[in-house]
Amino acid sequence: MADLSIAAACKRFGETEVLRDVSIEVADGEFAVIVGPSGCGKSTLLRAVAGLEHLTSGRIRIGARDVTALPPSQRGIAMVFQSYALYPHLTAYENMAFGLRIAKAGRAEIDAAVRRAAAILSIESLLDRKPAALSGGQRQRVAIGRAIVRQPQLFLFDEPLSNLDADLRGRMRHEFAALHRTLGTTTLYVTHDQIEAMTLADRIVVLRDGRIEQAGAPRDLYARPDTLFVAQFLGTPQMTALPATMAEDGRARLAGGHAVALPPLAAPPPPGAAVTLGIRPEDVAIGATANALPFTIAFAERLGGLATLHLEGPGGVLTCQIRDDGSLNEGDAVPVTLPPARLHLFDAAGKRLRSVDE
Ligand SMILES: Nc1ncnc2c1ncn2[C@@H]1O[C@H](COP(=O)(O)OP(=O)(O)OP(=O)(O)O)[C@@H](O)[C@H]1O
Repeated sequence: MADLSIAAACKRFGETEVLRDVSIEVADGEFAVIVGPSGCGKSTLLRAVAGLEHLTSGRIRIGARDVTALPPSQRGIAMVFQSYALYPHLTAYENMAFGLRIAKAGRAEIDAAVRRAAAILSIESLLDRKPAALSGGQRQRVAIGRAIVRQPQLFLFDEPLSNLDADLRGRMRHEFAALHRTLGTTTLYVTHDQIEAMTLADRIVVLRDGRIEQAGAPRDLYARPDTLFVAQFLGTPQMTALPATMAEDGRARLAGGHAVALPPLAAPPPPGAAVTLGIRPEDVAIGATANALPFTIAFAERLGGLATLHLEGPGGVLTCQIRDDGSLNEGDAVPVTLPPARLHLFDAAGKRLRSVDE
């Protein structure tokens, strides 16, 4: 096993800058997830670490070795692709054994490695089947098995679950977490799915337009997003963003003139400055208080025990999540309080305005 260091990585395709000064350190044994919208450069970054793309500038180190100029086969990595990339004419066993055969490993060594990986992934009974006779989830397991048998220093995963249906995705997520606990191999995992990022990562790197927007532990990014982009990218339902203006008295005014008390800010913007109030669905308080805002239920999504309410009122549409006892219905007026301690404040450029206790 080994740590991974990506230093000042830049990648251009012609005139297009796809990676801009990306630096990431992944500690030995860590599970790092790169997340971001389509086209932000995630796959390019992963492919550069694998050696399938060459960086325009920057360095990549795996363990003690600078691998920037090395071909994929000499980097000590194993990659699992979204498409699985299994050989259709080979059985699951042969697919998993392929890399070791190429590396001229002995028959007994190959057999032990394949059977060990098959046992970890519970696919012992599928080893004689060709990919066409396997389900999507089973193919995915074989692709992961092929990565495991090589005992790499670093696992690279490129959207490995995106071809699976929602139910299987959920189960495979658990399996990834369990696999990482079992093997402890340093992992770089790319996804556009923020739930995968939140549930799997020791550390999340949010990529936007080829730049790192923010990196940190999932909980920290969720609790203290540096930007409105990160705030709205992580978490479902999405954080609500209400446009507002700073008032003379230090509160913020929503459209219609309703005032909202703010947490004490380290550097409050001047009166008249445009700000955005962010609030997570689980932090909205419903019920009459002195400072309650008048909202109306525009749409209720009932999920069983929980309901997601989309409320219309001052400043726009607010999403909140409640335990559903059936008492709130579309068209009902609901007083809403935005607890100051739960508010996230962003300036006009979308940067977080820190409160004094951060
Ligand atoms: N070989 C290439 N030549 C030119 N442009 C490329 C090439 N490969 C990727 N790009 C461009 O680089 C940008 C980043 O692509 P990349 O595949 O890394 O994004 P991504 O974040 O993985 O997106 P997705 O989630 O959709 O897979 C895109 O605008 C893409 O069109």
